Amino acid sequence: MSDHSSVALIGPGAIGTTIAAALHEVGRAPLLCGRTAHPQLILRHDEGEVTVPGPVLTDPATVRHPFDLVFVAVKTTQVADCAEWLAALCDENTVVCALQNGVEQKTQLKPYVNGATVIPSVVWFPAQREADASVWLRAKPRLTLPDIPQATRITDALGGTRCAVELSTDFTSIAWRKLLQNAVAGLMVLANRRAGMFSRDNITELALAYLRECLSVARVEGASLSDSVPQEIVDGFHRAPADLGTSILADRQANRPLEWDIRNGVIQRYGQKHGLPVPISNVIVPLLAAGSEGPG
Ligand SMILES: NC(=O)C1=CN([C@@H]2O[C@H](COP(=O)(O)OP(=O)(O)OC[C@H]3O[C@@H](n4cnc5c(N)ncnc54)[C@H](OP(=O)(O)O)[C@@H]3O)[C@@H](O)[C@H]2O)C=CC1
Ligand SMILES: CC(C)(CO)C(=O)C(=O)O
Repeated sequence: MSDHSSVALIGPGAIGTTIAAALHEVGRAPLLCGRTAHPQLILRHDEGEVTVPGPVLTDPATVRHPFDLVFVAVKTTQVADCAEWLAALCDENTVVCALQNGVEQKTQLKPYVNGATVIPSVVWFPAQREADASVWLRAKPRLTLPDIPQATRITDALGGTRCAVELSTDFTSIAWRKLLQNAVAGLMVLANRRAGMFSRDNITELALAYLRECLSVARVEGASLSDSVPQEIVDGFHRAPADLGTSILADRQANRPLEWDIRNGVIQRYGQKHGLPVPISNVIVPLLAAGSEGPG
């Protein structure tokens, strides 16, 4: 990346702080754009901690020019609220890297980015915001990006950082595989439990049945995923620390809106569009939506 490339990050939460810290450690600290002002960001990891000097800016009017690369790490439920940041930071020469779950980031961000190129990513690592606003990084940071020429701006920025980046020529399949993992993690919200709950035999059975439903939707949407994927995902939860949560559970426990639509609703929506039976989604999705917002 040229020394003059400018990098901004919107949403310095669990994932945003991890990426900001990775960039800061190699002298490429991004402009920090947030909702809540913080003097600095703190990332705790297995070997220690990284402090990213602030401030976290909270007024989009302070941005004077578009940036070359903009990481977006707000929840997908918060994209519309970032419209002013995106308008100020993006033009048609900008690359926007969505550090968000789901398979719909391009569609969701496009209306806000002034013709910039939106590149989705698969974010593989768990990170938790702690009560003191520091972030606990619980695995080695790793992203997958589509193998397209514009992704170079992202791989250059993150090259040599603690965040590994892989490129995939079949990004659709990778993104859907991650979506399946996120969809079944939604069961943690309904049980109000962390990964340890998957050690119950009946939860394993429910998870496998739901994952098979998700897999059939993924395949008609163009993902090339084998029959063994549901078992592999459940095995992953069996191996995970019993206290490992998921970002949607953290949101539920903090009484924040949930990303239920992009993680679970999407399976139901696409399944119905293709005329596929989605009986488990038809139970899970209304419950997650009701847990997110509305009366009661
Ligand atoms: N956490 C994880 O382990 C993983 C998360 N993901 C995905 O990554 C994405 C980000 O998740 P995560 O990091 O957990 O989310 P967080 O809630 O931890 O962080 C979101 C950040 O965005 C900020 N924000 C909210 N609204 C605005 C706004 N209008 N303008 C600027 N900043 C704003 C929040 O500020 P405030 O401090 O005020 O809330 C917060 O700093 C999600 O799509 C999630 O599904 C993917 C893989 C793993
Ligand atoms: C932890 C992880 C990687 C898998 O569920 C995730 O995507 C999340 O918490 O949102």
